[in-house]
Parts: sequence; structure tokens; C-alpha cells
Amino acid sequence: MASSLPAYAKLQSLYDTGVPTLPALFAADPARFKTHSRTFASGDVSLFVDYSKNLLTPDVLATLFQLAREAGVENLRDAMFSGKHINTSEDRAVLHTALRDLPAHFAAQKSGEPGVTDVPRVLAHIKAFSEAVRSGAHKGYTGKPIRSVVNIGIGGSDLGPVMVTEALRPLAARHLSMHFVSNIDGTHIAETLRLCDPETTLFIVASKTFTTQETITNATTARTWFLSHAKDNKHVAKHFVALSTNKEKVTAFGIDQANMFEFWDWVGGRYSLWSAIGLSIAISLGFDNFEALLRGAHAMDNHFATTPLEDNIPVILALTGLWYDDFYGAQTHVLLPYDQYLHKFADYFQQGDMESNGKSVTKDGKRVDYQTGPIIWGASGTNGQHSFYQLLHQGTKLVPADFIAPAQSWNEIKVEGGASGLTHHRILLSNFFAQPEALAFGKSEAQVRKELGPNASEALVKSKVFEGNRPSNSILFPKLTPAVLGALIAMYEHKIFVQGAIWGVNSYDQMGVELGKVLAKNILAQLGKPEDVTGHDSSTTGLIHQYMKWRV
Ligand SMILES: O=P(O)(O)OC[C@H]1O[C@H](O)[C@H](O)[C@@H](O)[C@@H]1O
Repeated sequence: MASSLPAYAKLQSLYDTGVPTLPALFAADPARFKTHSRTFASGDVSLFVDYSKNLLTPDVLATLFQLAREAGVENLRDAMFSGKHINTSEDRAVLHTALRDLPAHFAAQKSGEPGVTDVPRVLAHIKAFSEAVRSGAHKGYTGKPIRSVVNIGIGGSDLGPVMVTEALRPLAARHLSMHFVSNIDGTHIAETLRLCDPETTLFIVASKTFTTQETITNATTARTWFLSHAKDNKHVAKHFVALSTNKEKVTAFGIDQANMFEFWDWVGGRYSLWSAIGLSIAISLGFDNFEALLRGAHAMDNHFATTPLEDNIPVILALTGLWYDDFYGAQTHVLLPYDQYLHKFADYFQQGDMESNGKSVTKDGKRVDYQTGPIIWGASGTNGQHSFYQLLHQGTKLVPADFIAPAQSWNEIKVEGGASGLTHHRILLSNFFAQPEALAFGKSEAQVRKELGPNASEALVKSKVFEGNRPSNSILFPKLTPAVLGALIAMYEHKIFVQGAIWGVNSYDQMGVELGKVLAKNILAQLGKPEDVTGHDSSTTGLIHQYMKWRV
């Protein structure tokens, strides 16, 4: 239990003593930016992380690192990379890092986990198939090349591919339209099929287990739609492929093993975009770009695996987050990418973080007496500024924030009639710099009074004060390339790992999603007739009866 570690108690007393405000911390230390920022550079990947605008004294920071050491973060990290079964409840290794370790496969190869040595074979399959689809060599049942690709998957089999293909859209093949169907709501598949031509559409059925209700139902509907045009089952092979760990279920669904891209149980769903689940990424962006994504992630893996904690970027981000989560009672953490292409980034890490660390018992079954994973949310800048930033600046809640931005845009558009050098991106970045500054340093009552003059009402003065002292990290990189994106995602993955390791939870299972599934299955069997609805509380029974009165 984290709370029984000596560093935890020390952090509590440091918190109780009080931490100087951000303006005071900066005033006291002219070198604060220099000492509280790190550059990650490896080959063509660079990331700059400024964590100076955090409520940290040297003592707090040192104690946070001490906490990581006392919690055994380094040992657990090494155990993960070497393929130990750190996913204890499912007795599985956690080796998504082995998917991006090209070509050496790290220590993971020595783990003896089935499949680790098969990674290059599956990658070669992804390469060959994605190139055939992109070039038009892979033809549909009437001899036409593929024009639409529909990834059918949910959770980890959807969010990664959709986030990455959106993030790297400038590199996407323009002759292929990418679609992602996840929701069981028939509207999702219906609206997508409306945009597709059965002769030129490829369906990728992405499911680790191949038992997920949403995915199998959507895939069945897609196949029915396809066969209503193609008429002959033999044509399915050209239009349906599967990404899965479950050969039997894929075969039972009617997809040939030659059209199956395999991965293994040591790849968690929310860590699977690096595996065969990334096929839609390779098709849309090209295999070279998929490889560059893996390469960037691997560079971050190396940094995480080998850098001392004090310079280790995922560790620093994890510890600062934990400081607010456990000691300040912050309930949420907001991700604010100043890049429209990253508009799915917060959605992606909602699953990544909340499904990993949204736990309240430790690996050995003890109820924690501290806060674990935060609620992750966010939106791309500057849209958020015109909606929820009011609360960030003046609300009653502490919301630690990560500001994320590229120095260069894929769309450097000059503003007509503007000052020399004025582009959309320059305006965007002026906001990226201004918001953390405003959050940290605020605006004092004295300043407001000076601006408003002596006749301003007290109420108006108070309403315009910004208390400041609100923490944030700023993450800057040259440009959102595949390799940089890979490193950025891996950085957050490892942040989640470190926090989970300190809290003592299993970040790699997701038992909390099961109960609802079981109850829905039971209810589905009762939805035929009102008299079948039994065994529920009065609210659930009443709601079902109300639905039955109104349904078609
Ligand atoms: O890939 P699949 O087996 O279809 O699973 C899809 C998703 O559903 C599950 O309910 C889990 O909560 C997710 O972690 C997983 O990514």
C-alpha cells in the first residue's frame, strides 16, 4: 500500500506544511525553468517537457522520487520489459513494448512468451497486405481496387487506430477513405455503410477476444450487407480480414486464417495499436509511417527503461500527477493538445488511463485508502478555451493540465493582411503559451482595481480576479510526425504504468467492465415480453416496462 511507505507520510506532512505559490516559487528561483524541464531526443524524435509550473518544492520533488523508489517502480518496470507476469489477476505478461522493439525485441525475446518471436512475421504480413490495398493490387470481388476501409472494433480495438489515423491525417492516402465503426447502436454501421460501395470496401474486424458483442454484431451486419450485393460467400475473403488473438472464433466467423492478423494475450487491448490492431493505421498512412510510429515509441521505451528516475520523463509526469491526485484531492487531469489533428487524444487516454488505473483494490486485494487514477478528459485547443476553461481559471476545483503542442504545423497558413510571419499556427501557439501562464500567475485584485478605476463595484472587481497557482505541464515538440506521436503515446503509457505501480493496482486488467455486460445479457433475454422481466429492482423494472410501452 502506497500509504504505508515512509515517503507517503512525508509527502502528507509537506502538503500540510504548505507549498509556496507558483509566483513565489518562480520569484525565489530564477533557474526554475532550467531545472524543471527535460528534453527527450533520440534520432529524429524530440520532445520537450516543462514541469516548472507545478506546485513542487525541491523537498516535495525529492520525496516523490523517494516514493517511486520505495514502491519498487524500477523493479516492476524491469519485470514488465522482461516479460514477467505483472498482470497478476490474468496471469499474463505485459509486453506491448516488445511490439515496437525492432528488430531486437529487447529482453522480451528471452521471456519465452509465445508469439514474441512471431512479431516480425506478423509485421511482414501487415506490410504486404497494407501495400497491396494501397497500391490497388488487392482487388474486390468485381476486380476494382479498394476505396473504403471500415475498421469494426471497440475500446482498444478502435480508439488507438482512430486516434492515430486522425493525428497523422496529413500523411494519409487520399484515395482511401477510412471509417471506424464501434457502437452497437445500429446508427453507427448504417451511416457508415451508406458511404461505402460493396465492390470497393474492405472490412477489418478488430477484436482481441473476437467475442465482443458490439464488434461481432456489427461485423455480422456488415457481412450481411456485403453478401446482399456480392451474393456468393466465396467473395467474403477479399473483403473481410480479422485482427485477433482468437483463431477458433475468427474461423467460426468465416474468416480464413490467411486473412487473419495475429496478436497475443500479452498485448492489452488499450496498448494494442502497436500490434495487428494497427493494420488500419498501416493501410491509411503506409507501412513506413507505421514503422516510424513504432520506432518513436521504442525510443521512449529505451528512455523509460534506462534513465534515472530524476530525469525520466514518464516518471516525472506520473509523480507530479500523483501529488495532486493523492494530496490535493484533484479528481481529474485534463489533456489539452494545441493541434487539431490530436482531437481524439483525450478520448484515447480516457481508456488508456481510466481502464488501467481506475481501481480501488491493490494487486493483493486490499482496499486502497488513497485516491487512484484520475478522470481524464480534454479537448483540442483553442476550442476548450471557449467552453470549459472558465472553470479551469476561476472554478473551485484544482484541475492539473497538460498542454501539448507542435512548434510547426502541417498547415502553416499565412493570415491575409496580418503582420509579417503571422500564421494560424502562430496565433494557436500564442494561446498555448498564454493559458499556462494565466493559470499559474493569475491576476491580482490590485491589478484589477488599477485597470477598472475607483468607480468599479466590489462585485465586479472580485469577479475579474484570477487566483492563479493552478499547475500545468507544457509538452512541446518540433512537428507531429509518426515517430514523435509514437514517443508521445508511449510517454503517457509509461506515466500510467508508474502511477499504477505506486498505487499497487493492476493496471492491466479491467474487471470493472464485466458486471454491466453480464446484466445486459440477462436483460436482453427478458426484453421480449413484460412478464419475462424479473429479478430487478423497481427502478430497472419500471424503466424496462416504460420502454416496452413506447417501442415499435
Ligand atoms: O478487442 P476486444 O476483445 O473486442 O475488446 C474490446 C474492448 O472491450 C472490453 O470490454 C475491454 O474493456 C477493453 O479493454 C477492450 O479494448
